Amino acid sequence: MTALSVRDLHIHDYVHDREIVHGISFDLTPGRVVGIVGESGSGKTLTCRAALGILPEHFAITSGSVEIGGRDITGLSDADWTGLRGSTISAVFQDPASYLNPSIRVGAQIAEVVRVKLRVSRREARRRTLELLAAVHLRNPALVYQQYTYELSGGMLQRVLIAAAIAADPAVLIADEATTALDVIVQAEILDLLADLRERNGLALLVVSHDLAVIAQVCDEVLVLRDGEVVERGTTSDVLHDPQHEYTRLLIAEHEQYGLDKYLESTRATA
Ligand SMILES: Nc1ncnc2c1ncn2[C@@H]1O[C@H](COP(=O)(O)OP(=O)(O)OP(=O)(O)O)[C@@H](O)[C@H]1O
Repeated sequence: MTALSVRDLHIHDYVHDREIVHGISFDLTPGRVVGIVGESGSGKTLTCRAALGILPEHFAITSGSVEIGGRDITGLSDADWTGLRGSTISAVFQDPASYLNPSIRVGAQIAEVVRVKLRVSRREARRRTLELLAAVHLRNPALVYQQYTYELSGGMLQRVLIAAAIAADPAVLIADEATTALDVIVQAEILDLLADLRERNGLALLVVSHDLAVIAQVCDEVLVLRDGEVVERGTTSDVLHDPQHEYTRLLIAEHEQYGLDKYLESTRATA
């Protein structure tokens, strides 16, 4: 069963009257991780937003299709989307602090999501929230539950956001530059966490990054996007070891100095 199917997706910007995404296709299946890599402005975030039904104003899907769990998103009402988001498809973005309320303890914020989405009592929501905080490898869930955003590091905040995103047990999780703001060690820990959730919960994951090292670390398959077009796609191992397109070679060359070699070795070992 395909959890998310994107077919020949075209996205138009009506402000500047230009097409930004020119026909992207990919499928996400349970337990698989697909990556989209490409430089800033290539259309990665708009593709994610289209799949989540949150394109900015004046942007629209002009052709192609998006299906979530076999259901075409064309014509979904706001109420349909409210039902789907969080429960079937969920997302984490960069800058977790901006998605949390600084004046409410983080545990209470997740518990509210749990209570509304799972229709459980406050007591049960609190219990489940503590479980979620443990599931995202926060060492002291009871303490974190009571804390405010300013008391937590960037990596901890991103874990809190991931806990909220998986609270209603979605089939699909989109991680759009979710580790970009974090230092390399914390980034690796968050990527491990995502890989772990995919294993344990059979999540279908879409990982979006401008950073090939991130893609190399977690993705089974990768799409290389340039100016709204997929220039290359394949298994991560094939694309990284035997890039066919000049642009992919350029991306790899740019990353070599940042230690991509280490990840290339690990994908070679598991290939
Ligand atoms: N809300 C918006 N309003 C106006 N233009 C936008 C908006 N969002 C995206 N764009 C434009 O659409 C194009 C693609 O943007 P998108 O955010 O999808 O790229 P990206 O590959 O995710 O890059 P980045 O990593 O910088 O976010 C860019 O030219 C961008 O300027």
